[in-house]
Amino acid sequence: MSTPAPIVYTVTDEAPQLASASLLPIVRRFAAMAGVDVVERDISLAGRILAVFPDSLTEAQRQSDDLAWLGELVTKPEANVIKLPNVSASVPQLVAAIGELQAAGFAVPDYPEAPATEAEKDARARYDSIKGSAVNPVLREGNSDRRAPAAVKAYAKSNPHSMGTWSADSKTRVSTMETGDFRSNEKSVTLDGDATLSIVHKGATGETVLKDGIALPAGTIVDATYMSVAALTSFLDEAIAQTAQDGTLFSLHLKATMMKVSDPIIFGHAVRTYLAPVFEKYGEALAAAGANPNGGLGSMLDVIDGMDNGAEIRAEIDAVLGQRPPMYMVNSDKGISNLHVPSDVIIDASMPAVLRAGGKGWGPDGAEGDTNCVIPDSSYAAVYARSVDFFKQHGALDPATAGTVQNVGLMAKKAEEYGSHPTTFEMSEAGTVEVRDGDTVLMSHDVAAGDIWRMATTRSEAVVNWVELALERQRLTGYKTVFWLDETRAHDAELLKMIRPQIEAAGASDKVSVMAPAEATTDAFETIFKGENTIAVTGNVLRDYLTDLYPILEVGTSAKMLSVVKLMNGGGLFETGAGGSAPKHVQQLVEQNHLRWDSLGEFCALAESLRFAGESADDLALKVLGDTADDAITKLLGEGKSPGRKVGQDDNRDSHFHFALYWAEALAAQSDAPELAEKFAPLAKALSDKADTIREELKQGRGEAVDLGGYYRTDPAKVARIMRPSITLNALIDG
Ligand SMILES: NC(=O)C1=CN([C@@H]2O[C@H](COP(=O)(O)OP(=O)(O)OC[C@H]3O[C@@H](n4cnc5c(N)ncnc54)[C@H](OP(=O)(O)O)[C@@H]3O)[C@@H](O)[C@H]2O)C=CC1
Ligand SMILES: O=C(O)CCC(=O)C(=O)O
Ligand SMILES: [Mg+2]
Repeated sequence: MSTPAPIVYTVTDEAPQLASASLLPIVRRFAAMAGVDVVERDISLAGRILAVFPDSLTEAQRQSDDLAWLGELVTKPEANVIKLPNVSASVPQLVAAIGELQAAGFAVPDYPEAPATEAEKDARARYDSIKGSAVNPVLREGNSDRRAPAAVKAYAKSNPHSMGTWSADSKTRVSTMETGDFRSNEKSVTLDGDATLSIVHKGATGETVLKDGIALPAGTIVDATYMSVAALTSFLDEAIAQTAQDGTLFSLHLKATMMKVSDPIIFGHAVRTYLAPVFEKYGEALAAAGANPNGGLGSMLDVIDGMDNGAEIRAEIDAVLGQRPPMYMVNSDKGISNLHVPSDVIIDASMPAVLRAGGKGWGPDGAEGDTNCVIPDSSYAAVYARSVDFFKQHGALDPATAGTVQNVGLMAKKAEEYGSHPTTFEMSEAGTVEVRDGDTVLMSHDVAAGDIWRMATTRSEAVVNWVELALERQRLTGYKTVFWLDETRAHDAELLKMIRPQIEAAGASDKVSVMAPAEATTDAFETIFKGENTIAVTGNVLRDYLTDLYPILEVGTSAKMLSVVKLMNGGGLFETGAGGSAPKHVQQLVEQNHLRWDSLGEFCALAESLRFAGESADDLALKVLGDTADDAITKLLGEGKSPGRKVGQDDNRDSHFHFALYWAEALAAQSDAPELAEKFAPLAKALSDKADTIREELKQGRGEAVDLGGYYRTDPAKVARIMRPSITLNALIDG
């Protein structure tokens, strides 16, 4: 037995940050009693902004760069990190967080939309390192293993959540490009030796190096592709016309957070195309005033309202919207449309929501309607198209009888598209883009001005580890295991060349199969409709998409998922669920002092992290601490002590108390680690004896508005008062 490495618990944003204020003291107490430290590291959006601008802050205001610290830690075998969801900031979110910090007296610079001076360029570069999905890719030094814990699946089967009804004549459909997109233009090569690549644009005015010095090891798969802006706009035009013809809602589904360079540009083209007559008339004035469609209609309207002819432009926008098919709404009460904010509609969450709702979205009039789901790039759109087809034919999934789709996802070393933003470029002029290894041209594309070109890489060590993980999960479960790869796609063909010999050498050729995503989707639904289980072994993007899609259909939310990243250098990263940070939950807490966030993802991650600590340090007490946390989860679900959605019901805080109570009781009752049972018996008894008082104290002030002292940077003292209202419980936990 050795001293266990501390468990690192991340402080993030919004609902999970609030939940942590209540849960973390409990976790820290239980862990300390078993001899392991729990330390916090701040990776909130506000914390990350402060960390990169030490020169703008006073000594006392400066904050350590915890993300950089964590980025180092995850490459070491002792890493044991519990990672909660954080805000992957779109520009409007980033601007709001900056404003809040400035108002609180932190002199961080404004976000420069069009940086001109050296200082602005420097600030913009620092903000770009914070924008979008800037946390997960740094921490994910391993591949992904996500599944619904057995207790969660069992609970969902006996307490099935509501599902919308699908009808065979639903007009909901998926529209995607057939040509000119990333999928169609993709080229792919595998490096046969170590290489240092450069990306060069050759245009009428000569050569421009877009990026050089890209050092990659032998065996790396390198993909290059582009989205033709002409093809994109004509596709969008057709999709709008098709929506009008079908009489459905127009909805656009992108991933502007993870794909933080390409997808805001695509989003901007959708705004431009939807409002084409407005841009024809006022395009130059809008650009001069700094109204950027890539940031969404919402931020454009803010700029327009400050323009001299703002009212006239607004009237034109309203007139054009009146001639367009109705838009799918994020919030019809507040008039927030699909095109308002690029990060409001995120495909991994938004498409499952439509599918769960029987193919319905909300229109501007607040009524439900069928929708045309516009997913410009066709690389993965077929997954959703096949889902729609399947439900039209077979009706909605029944959570009471459905089997499960687990996922093993290729993620390490910023694999595939999700690592491509440093090598994604919007073309300023027509020409040829070449990927070169020295003087040798590996791949080239002819591009037009405005096209979005990108290069993505996949390291062979990540691939080998991913295949090992998939085969291990297959061995452990015996489930049907399918690699979702498309032989006819350039990247997948290279990947298949790499993995087939490994699968064969492992003697597993008859244990796994390969299907293109379209066929694999239908096959997975056929499997789970029969009540059977399957493992989807996917690349990075489908990892992200499927680990929301199936959980949302099977168990109602991805927040309850177990999400383990086995770090390649031996450590463990335990993500909580696959869900996000739920801004609506914060709003409800502020208005009604009810936090409906379910910390089940945190509970599951905690159990795994403790078991991992126990195994790494060969420490039985820690393993028992992890196993009993699982017992507490099972009991919590069985007793129906999860948070309710409405004020007056139990909320997040009540569920934490019950988790602590059941955990302490399970520890006191077990006999594998008698010294631990002895230590926890008094706590279990005290929590149980005082349960009524604690429950009453926890309910104080419910229904009343509360003040968190900020949104992105809350006041810890205020948050603690709100999230820990029971002095009796606090005394037991802190004592
Ligand atoms: N891993 C990460 O760090 C991720 C971060 N994000 C970030 O999260 C933010 C919000 O994204 P959004 O699209 O609203 O998606 P979310 O995943 O935060 O939430 C979608 C909905 O799922 C339900 N939900 C999610 N988690 C829980 C939970 N623990 N308990 C109960 N219900 C839950 C809520 O439904 P209801 O409102 O009906 O209760 C919620 O509104 C964005 O800033 C995004 O960038 C998103 C995905 C992953
Ligand atoms: O990092 C992000 O922005 C989102 C991550 C995500 O959606 C996922 O991993 O499922
Ligand atoms: Mg996701």
